[in-house]
Amino acid sequence: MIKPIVKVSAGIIRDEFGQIYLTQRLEGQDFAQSLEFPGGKVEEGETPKQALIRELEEEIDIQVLSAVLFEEFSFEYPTKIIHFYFYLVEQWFGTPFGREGQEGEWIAQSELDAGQFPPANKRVIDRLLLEVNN
Ligand SMILES: Nc1nc2c([nH]c(=O)n2[C@@H]2O[C@H](COP(=O)(O)OP(=O)(O)OP(=O)(O)O)[C@@H](O)[C@H]2O)c(=O)[nH]1
Ligand SMILES: [Mg+2]
Repeated sequence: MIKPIVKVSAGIIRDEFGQIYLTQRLEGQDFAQSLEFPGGKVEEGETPKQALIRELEEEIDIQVLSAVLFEEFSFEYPTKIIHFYFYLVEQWFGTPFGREGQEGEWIAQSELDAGQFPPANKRVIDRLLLEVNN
């Protein structure tokens, strides 16, 4: 079987207290109820950064003012391969909230737990934990 390759951009939104804004995936989505970094699929004709800016506006109502690529990698799921672009976002305008009905919460970077996220996120969570525990 040839698996489709999907590009996904997501934001690690971190405030001045070292807390990160996470949302909970909705019922009906894959990995429902697990935590995620807000974001979504890169559309035709968009750059990954444009997709990030659009998704964060649509999903959590913020305007990204700066985004720095933190990790880019491919992860193979049973039915698809996702090529991820995770951006660190430390400057934005507005107050994030789950605009599509998702729960959202601020969590200290040191309290992140890879077990609460889809498996692809482990690499990013491990790096974020290493950053604060050293
Ligand atoms: N946003 C986001 N997606 C993730 C993360 N980790 C991870 O495996 N994914 C996967 O990336 C894929 C795309 O994300 P998505 O469902 O948010 O896409 P989207 O916002 O465009 O939604 P839509 O397809 O309902 O329009 C999903 O299969 C999701 O499970 C993450 O941290 N954030
Ligand atoms: Mg999404």
